[in-house]
Amino acid sequence: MSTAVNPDLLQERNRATFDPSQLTYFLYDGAEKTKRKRYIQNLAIQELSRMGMKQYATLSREEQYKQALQKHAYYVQTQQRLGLTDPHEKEHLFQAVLPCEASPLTLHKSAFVNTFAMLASEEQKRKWLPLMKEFRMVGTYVQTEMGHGSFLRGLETTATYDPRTQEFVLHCPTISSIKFWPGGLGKTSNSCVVMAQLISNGQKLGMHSFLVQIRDLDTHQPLSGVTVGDIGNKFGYHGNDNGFLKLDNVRIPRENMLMRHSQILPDGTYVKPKNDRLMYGGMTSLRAGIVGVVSQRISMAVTIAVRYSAVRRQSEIQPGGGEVQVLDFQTQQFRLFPQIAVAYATTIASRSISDYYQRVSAQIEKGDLQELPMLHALSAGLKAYCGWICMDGVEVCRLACGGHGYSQASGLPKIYVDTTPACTYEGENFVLMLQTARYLIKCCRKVAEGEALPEVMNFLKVNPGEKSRLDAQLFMPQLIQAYRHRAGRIAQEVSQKLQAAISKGVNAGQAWNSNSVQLINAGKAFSQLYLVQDFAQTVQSFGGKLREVMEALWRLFAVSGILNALGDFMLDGYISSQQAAMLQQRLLDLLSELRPNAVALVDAFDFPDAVLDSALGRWDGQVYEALYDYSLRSKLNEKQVLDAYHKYQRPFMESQWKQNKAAALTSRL
Ligand SMILES: CCCCCCCCCCCCCCCCCCCCCC(=O)SCCNC(=O)CCNC(=O)[C@H](O)C(C)(C)COP(=O)(O)OP(=O)(O)OC[C@H]1O[C@@H](n2cnc3c(N)ncnc32)[C@H](O)[C@@H]1OP(=O)(O)O
Ligand SMILES: Cc1cc2nc3c(=O)[nH]c(=O)nc-3n(C[C@H](O)[C@H](O)[C@H](O)COP(=O)(O)OP(=O)(O)OC[C@H]3O[C@@H](n4cnc5c(N)ncnc54)[C@H](O)[C@@H]3O)c2cc1C
Repeated sequence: MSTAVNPDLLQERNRATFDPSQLTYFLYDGAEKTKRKRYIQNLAIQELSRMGMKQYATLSREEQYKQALQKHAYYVQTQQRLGLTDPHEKEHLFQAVLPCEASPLTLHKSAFVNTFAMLASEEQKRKWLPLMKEFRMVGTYVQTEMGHGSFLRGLETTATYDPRTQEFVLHCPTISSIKFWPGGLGKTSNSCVVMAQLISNGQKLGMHSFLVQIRDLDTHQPLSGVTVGDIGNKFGYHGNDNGFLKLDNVRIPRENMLMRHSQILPDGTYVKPKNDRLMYGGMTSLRAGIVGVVSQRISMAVTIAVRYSAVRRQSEIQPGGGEVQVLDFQTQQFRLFPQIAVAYATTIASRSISDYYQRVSAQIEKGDLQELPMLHALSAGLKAYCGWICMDGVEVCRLACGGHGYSQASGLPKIYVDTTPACTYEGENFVLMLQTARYLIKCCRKVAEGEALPEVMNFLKVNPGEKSRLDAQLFMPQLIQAYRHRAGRIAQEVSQKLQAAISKGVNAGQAWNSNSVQLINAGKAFSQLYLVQDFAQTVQSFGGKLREVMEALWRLFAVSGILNALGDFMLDGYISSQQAAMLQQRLLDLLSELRPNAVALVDAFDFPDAVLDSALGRWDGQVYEALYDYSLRSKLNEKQVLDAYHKYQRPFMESQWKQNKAAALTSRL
């Protein structure tokens, strides 16, 4: 394959008006840390290549599972070998080892060990954490059942305390109570944190967590009373053995209930937690983490699509003027440039929700639960909103690559199937957005009662009849104010509708359901406002040319967000038709303004080729060579004439000839 860089890509890089390495340093916290990221990733890529790892897209499901295990073991061992302690460095390594490739061991640390550490007492941690950290116990987080995932109070698996033996009896009483979906559960885990309904002294005490061993630690055979296995093929996530688990009166010692927040004493007496929802802490941390996961996915997808669009030449703009780069079509820019903006906006939001999560966790550690509701509302809303826009964005990128986007060689199908479950797992997005809306409605009531709100919720103090002062300059404060006004108006309006229905005697549940479409809209508007504000704040920290480019990108994010939900902004006359028409024109201007920097903006993400794993998104732009090479490696090309030709195709062809001969004979008669 040629080693030269495609001349169109080269030219794109030369015409950029800013230095992309400055943006790279922002993303990876400086030049030194970027250097270190590159060192870690290149080392892993080279070593894995020497170990003979195969391209994910060419493997069967069983092979993907095996390779994922092999790679995950390499990931942990390399972490230890390099002495990595910085979570970002671990992430860089993970990205290079398992780029968008589900691993059966992912949940061991992120859900099993983390949830255990969050919910176990100090004594329990002393006993079990070392076993978990040295992978003697390999585990996952087992909550969802066949019949219930969203509505946790509906879980049917029971943990009944038996004071005579000081044990819990874990039992799945019905088919719908069989645990279903947990990652790594089917074949890999020997232990798990199980969520079950606690019963003691005949009293139902709600969902609690239990450490349950399911397989023998040496033979790996399931223990007595345990039926466990893989749930079968899925839309994607093939390298992960998402599993089922049926517990049939399995007994575990009393000390296996995770007792940090609530306890069962030996005689069966229940000690309540300070707040029931502390039990949900593991989910909150993953939701915050998922914002980072999906932002990475869209960043990868848009890197592939933009680079490919710079290399791909097809059709003319001027008749006879020669074929142009497809990136020069306004429609291509209209599809892709907002995705670059989404990539940066969600990356920035992922950092701030992660920081906020760390801050509130530290407060919770000290017993201060004041910010827990806000953390829940924000992490749920951002997980859902960023999940949606990143999933949609990845598909836009795939479609923008035409036919080749449909090939696994593009890397885009792999990214898509790895992004879309983020809208379902860790809380179905609509269900989570309704949780955010619940918090908004509570805050609206506080406004009505003249109570103080957290600073970030002050947008709920809406000024009815306010008109936007937006003009063609697209000043930051006016754009932000548009989002504040829209989020506040929608939340206040739906809050009033709820109040009105309730005062007419409609019960609260019915009133909620009848307004839930608008409640979702309120949650989305709030989450979008958060992204717009957060992105704006970051952009203001840049200087020089970089600031100019990032401000244009931010404006594109803000303007396309308004145009995509124009009804929301115009319904109460806040934005006029003239302003809407102005925004439509300014969006097109912004596309032209960003055009020279499109490739530099995606290059700044600094993804190595092996991470993108894409014939279309290669740094050197040699896409046709890579596509051809990929096709030559198709398993169907291993033999010139396949057995299936002799077995099915040829007999079928011959049967058709015979039929035609017979038909010709009868027509002659
Ligand atoms: C970066 C950060 C730090 C890093 C840390 C390190 C992490 C590493 C990160 C790395 C990333 C790697 C990613 C790998 C990929 C992932 C792989 C896939 C994993 C997939 C795993 C799964 O898929 S695992 C199953 C998830 N399954 C759900 O997600 C069920 C949804 N369903 C519910 O979650 C409840 O069912 C639902 C609806 C709330 C109602 O719950 P419910 O009925 O009890 O509650 P109600 O609605 O009645 O509400 C009653 C009051 O509870 C309040 N509240 C509710 N939740 C709360 C909460 N969490 N915190 C506080 N407060 C809460 C609420 O706000 C109300 O408050 P109030 O009364 O004051 O208004
Ligand atoms: C890839 C993958 C990995 C997973 N990993 C794990 C894991 O490791 N551990 C684990 O325990 N689970 C896991 N899950 C399960 C996952 O957490 C649940 O599937 C998820 O929480 C959604 O729940 P559900 O399947 O019950 O959806 P449902 O609630 O049945 O959703 C169906 C529809 O009903 C709607 N709906 C439900 N309730 C409401 C409501 N109150 N208001 C409005 N609409 C509603 C939803 O919006 C959705 O449109 C995983 C799932 C996937 C796909």
